[in-house]
Amino acid sequence: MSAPHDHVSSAVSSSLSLEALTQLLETIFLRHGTSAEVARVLAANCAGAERDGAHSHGVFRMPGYVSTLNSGWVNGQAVPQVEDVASGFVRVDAGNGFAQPALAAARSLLVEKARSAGIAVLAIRNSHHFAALWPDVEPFADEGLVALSVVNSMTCVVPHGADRPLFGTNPIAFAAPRAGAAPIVFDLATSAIAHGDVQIAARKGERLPAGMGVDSLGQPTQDPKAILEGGALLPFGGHKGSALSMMVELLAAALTGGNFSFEFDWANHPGAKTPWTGQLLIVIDPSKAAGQSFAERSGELVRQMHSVGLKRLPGDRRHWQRSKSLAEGIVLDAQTLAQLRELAGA
Ligand SMILES: NC(=O)C1=CN([C@@H]2O[C@H](COP(=O)(O)OP(=O)(O)OC[C@H]3O[C@@H](n4cnc5c(N)ncnc54)[C@H](OP(=O)(O)O)[C@@H]3O)[C@@H](O)[C@H]2O)C=CC1
Ligand SMILES: O=C(O)C1=NCCCC1
Repeated sequence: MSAPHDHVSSAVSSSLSLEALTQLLETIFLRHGTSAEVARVLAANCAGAERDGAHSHGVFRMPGYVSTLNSGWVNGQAVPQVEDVASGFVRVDAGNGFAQPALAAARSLLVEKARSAGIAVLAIRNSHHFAALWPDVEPFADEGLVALSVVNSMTCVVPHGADRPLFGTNPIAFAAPRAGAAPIVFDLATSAIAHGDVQIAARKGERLPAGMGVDSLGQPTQDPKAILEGGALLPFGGHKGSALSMMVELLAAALTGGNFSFEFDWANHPGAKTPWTGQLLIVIDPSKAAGQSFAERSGELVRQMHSVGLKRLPGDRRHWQRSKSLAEGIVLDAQTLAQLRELAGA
């Protein structure tokens, strides 16, 4: 396979190297008022999502980042305040900035605490998370640590048994090291479908599978526009997903000092799209556990899963797409690339 390259491969799509896409996104963030550090962290995050085929949280989100920054809703220049509060607890006030720079600022202290105490918690508040969650946990597993993260979002999910939306789409991401292979990583919204995927389906004029959401009258619908315009999403798995979503609200908001999904109001900031909430990370050093190496044990679990017929592990699709993107470049359609260049002022 040839090396990544930047060229227009056809009239309708272009192929960019990861570096070129990251640079383009960084230019956009800087042009719309973020600090250099915020631009660096968010561009790497968003380009990484696109590289891995996580389209609902890749470059699709750039117009939303820009309109949010332009609305004054979020502080693109925020400097996170890291507080060392206990042997296993770090708090960060993100200062109404994005959550990823807050995590980056606290990361080394969090790892140091997890390695000395065996477990450490990072509680980020006053923050905006507009991205996929796996980039926040996967790097810990690359370093041999187990990581779990939750973040709440904006009200658009009806709790199981209720009549109206209250919860966010509230994702949970988990990463664990595995001997001789990529870490085990999953990242899932606790709603039946991510809000971003509903927006993408609406844009493409596609119907959704049954059971994802309701219209403004609370009736089941497969029309994404009916969900977006006055309707709502449902939790995945009925009462079980609903309970997990409730847990995310408690851990990401009540435990961090952040807003619940229903507690903020961006109505006075036209163009604002990002939820102003909280995020919790739990990092565990598995070398402190008893018995055989954790990474060997996780490898054994996956071997056994394959032995009973499993073909696809969570993360396999992302890794397949990552390899392809790194070898062949990240493919963007002409309209998307033109839009990004316009946002960059290029
Ligand atoms: N910032 C925020 O507030 C929010 C962000 N999000 C983000 O939206 C993204 C999409 O979420 P969601 O739509 O729930 O994700 P998906 O349902 O697409 O995937 C969830 C997980 O299941 C895995 N998976 C999917 N299909 C299979 C399969 N057939 N067999 C085995 N594993 C499978 C995926 O792995 P793989 O990736 O390899 O396909 C992934 O780890 C997430 O990154 C999430 O963090 C969602 C809500 C709010
Ligand atoms: O796709 C989603 O659901 C969300 N993504 C970013 C933040 C708001 C919810």
